[in-house]
Amino acid sequence: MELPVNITVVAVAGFGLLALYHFIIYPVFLSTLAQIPNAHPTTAFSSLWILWKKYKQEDWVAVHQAFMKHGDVVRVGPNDIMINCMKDGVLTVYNAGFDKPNFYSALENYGHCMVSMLHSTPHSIRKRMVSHFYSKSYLLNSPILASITSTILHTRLLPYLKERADSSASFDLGEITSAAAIDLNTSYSFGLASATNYMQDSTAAQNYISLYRTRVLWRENMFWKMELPGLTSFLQSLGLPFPSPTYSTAHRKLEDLTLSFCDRASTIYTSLPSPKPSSDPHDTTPAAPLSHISDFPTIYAQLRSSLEAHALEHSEKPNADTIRKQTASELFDVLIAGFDTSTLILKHLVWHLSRHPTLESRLVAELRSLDPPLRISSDAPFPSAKALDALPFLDAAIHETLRLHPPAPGFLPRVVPAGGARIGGFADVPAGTRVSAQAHSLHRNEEVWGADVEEFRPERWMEGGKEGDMERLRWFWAFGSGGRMCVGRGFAVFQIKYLVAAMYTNFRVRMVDEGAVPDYTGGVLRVRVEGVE
Ligand code: HEM
Repeated sequence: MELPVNITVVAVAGFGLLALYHFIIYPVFLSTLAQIPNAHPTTAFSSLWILWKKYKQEDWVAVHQAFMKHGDVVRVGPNDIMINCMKDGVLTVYNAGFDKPNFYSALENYGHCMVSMLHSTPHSIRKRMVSHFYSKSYLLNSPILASITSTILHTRLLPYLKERADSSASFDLGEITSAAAIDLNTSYSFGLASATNYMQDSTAAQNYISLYRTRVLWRENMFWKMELPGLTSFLQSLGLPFPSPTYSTAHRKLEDLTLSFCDRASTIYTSLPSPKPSSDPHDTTPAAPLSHISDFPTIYAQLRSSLEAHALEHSEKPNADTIRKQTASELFDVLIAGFDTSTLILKHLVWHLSRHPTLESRLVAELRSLDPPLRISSDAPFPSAKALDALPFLDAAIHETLRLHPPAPGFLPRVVPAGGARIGGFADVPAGTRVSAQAHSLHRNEEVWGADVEEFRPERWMEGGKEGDMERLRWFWAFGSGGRMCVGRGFAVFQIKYLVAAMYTNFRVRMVDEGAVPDYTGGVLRVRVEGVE
């Protein structure tokens, strides 16, 4: 009769010892990761420290402090390391194309989109479908995008700013620049006639902003889905409304909205004769029945035709519903990815310029020297994207803002592939380890950026000749690097340059509250504009 008790005791003790070995002894003493310094005394056996920092969105600052204390590689969890070096670091992990972890599955919508694809092969097939149309050379030469930009600036943004200047009324800079950015983004994707007009339709804009903010809420939604997907699925399988049901509703409404833009673009696309326009960036002829080239849905058309061709190449008859959803899936992500990011940069740039009048004057002088300058009158000739892009101080000021305030400052995790890897001087980092760099720290390396890394000093981007340029661009990580680098980076910079040129060529921009600081969560930043001759 004693025997079963003894067996139970032995079994419990056995499991206890196994758990002790698995959760403490192995990760703390035996794993090859044990040689890597711990960011916090608990990180060798627990992820609670980093999860808490992430939950509070303080992770990039905490990890940066750990780099300062322990060097370029730190362990932030039993199976999680962070790196802050190029050789054996960013170049190995990102440029060699390590796959993404489950973390990114939280960004799926109707299905997989580029950003949520974990493996590199399907990802690169999808990315090749659109990357040419977001390349800098294409954007700078596209008559379609030039026409869209000129229309949105001359008929929406500049009249709005003029009205505010005339009435001396203040406004939220983030709200206006977000509306302008989303109008530009959707017009390039779906064509001007099928896109948003959030600059002039504030009800629709508010609706989108509120859906977007609900969807991206970090502590309520995204933290759980990205960092604890297993727990989240388990709680959902128990029927618990977790994360909050408002997330699912907002997400579904955003999906419906994207599909409605796609369907509008589809009407135009299908009515066009073949071959469709837009592949030649110099062709300004609107194809019948387009009344204007700006109505051509560049990204939609490219995605749809590539997805159809891809299905045919694989001897499948393209399924209309699948193609519709796959196209919408990418465009959903493009909308989300490009929404807050450009606005955040514009808000920080305006804030820095308000604190540095000499830099502001230098920027204004440069913008006015543009031939022709971006004047408020729609009769005035519109400056070319090439000419605007060539302005050195504008470019430097935007890059300096992206350096100091990268919209994605923290983790962009990848997974060490089978066979392990050598990372940051540590050999045999085991397969399956999560590894990540962070822009916040790469942008604060004093050997690259100088001792004044925390200063807003655009001039640093104009120093050191070609060699300086190359070194800075290697360490500049606001858009990530390698095959998964931001596909919209050229578009984002294009957009920001035109918005800054429109504002600062024609107006003096002033903060209403000099003490206000832009934040990362869409907080209000009120400004006033005064017209200048
Ligand atoms: C200042 C503005 C922007 C910043 C700082 C930014 C930053 C980033 C970063 C860091 C990534 C890489 C994510 C990773 O490796 O995990 C990324 C990916 C991406 N971004 Fe951006 N982004 C910006 C604007 C845009 C815009 C305007 C668009 C669309 C037009 C866009 C579309 C995308 C897409 C589709 C991806 C996924 C690319 C892939 O998986 O290959 N982004 N972005």
